Amino acid sequence: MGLAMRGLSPEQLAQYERDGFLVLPNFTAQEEVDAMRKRAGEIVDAFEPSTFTVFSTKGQEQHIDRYFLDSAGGVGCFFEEGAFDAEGRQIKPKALAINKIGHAMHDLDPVFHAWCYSEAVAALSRSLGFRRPLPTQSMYIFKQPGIGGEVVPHQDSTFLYTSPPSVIGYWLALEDATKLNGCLWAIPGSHKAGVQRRFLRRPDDTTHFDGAAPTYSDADFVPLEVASGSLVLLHGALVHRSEENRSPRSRHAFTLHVLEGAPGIEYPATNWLQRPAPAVPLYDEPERAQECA
Ligand SMILES: O=C(O)CCC(=O)C(=O)O
Ligand SMILES: [Fe+2]
Repeated sequence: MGLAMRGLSPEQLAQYERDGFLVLPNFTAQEEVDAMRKRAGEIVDAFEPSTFTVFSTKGQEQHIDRYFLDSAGGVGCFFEEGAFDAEGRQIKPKALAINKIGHAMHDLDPVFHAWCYSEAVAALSRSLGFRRPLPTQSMYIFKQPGIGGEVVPHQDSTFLYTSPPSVIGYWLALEDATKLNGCLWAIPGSHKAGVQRRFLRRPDDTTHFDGAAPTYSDADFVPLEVASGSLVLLHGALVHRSEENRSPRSRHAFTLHVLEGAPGIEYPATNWLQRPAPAVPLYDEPERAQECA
């Protein structure tokens, strides 16, 4: 039985608790990685860009982006800003122009569902202490060659808040991620400072941040260079980012965000992501909830 099936060792858990992230090499076999990449290619092929959204975490604009909001319960494709020239003409072929696919492949797509609901992911969730883990959001991130956009420093709990906070990101490298092609960077231990701001959805479906972006020092970030098939666990309060990809090599990754769904954990109506139907838990351990109470 592989490392992933057994869950985390006490040393790995201690490292995760200290740093707020953990790299698990060889979490997923290359055949499964290939199947996910192939499937993403098919989704993009089938995508008819009549309505589209350029995804950027930079903008603070207050507008209703229906395509984005609806992607909470669907499979939507979002363009890279750099795929268009100043006049708005698409200058990259579709397969090299998509920033990401989101946000419900874990529910709707058989290939991504199989990975998200695998025994390996469930075992990992158990050792992280989840009692009723809810796969809530999934994204396929392309980091396209030459134009792959920057992801500015953020905490995932800003976007997927629960009270108390519980989100953990399961970030799977589908290609080798290096400093050259825009790997993740994180500030070790930053998760201990708590959640700094929230991204809120108002009753009229406009969205905004409830505070300014904190400033972080570049020198505090460490690169998380990982090989294809590696999983990176990201604590919801960990400050992380990724740089533009100016290299000729893409950096595909699939990321699943899991929330605690045990009694007493509230998912606010003010989160941008409102699912059309409740998330299906990976497992449900009410008896463990009582033990802990
Ligand atoms: O893949 C990236 O560049 C950023 C991903 C990220 O922020 C996440 O999965 O939470
Ligand atoms: Fe993130």
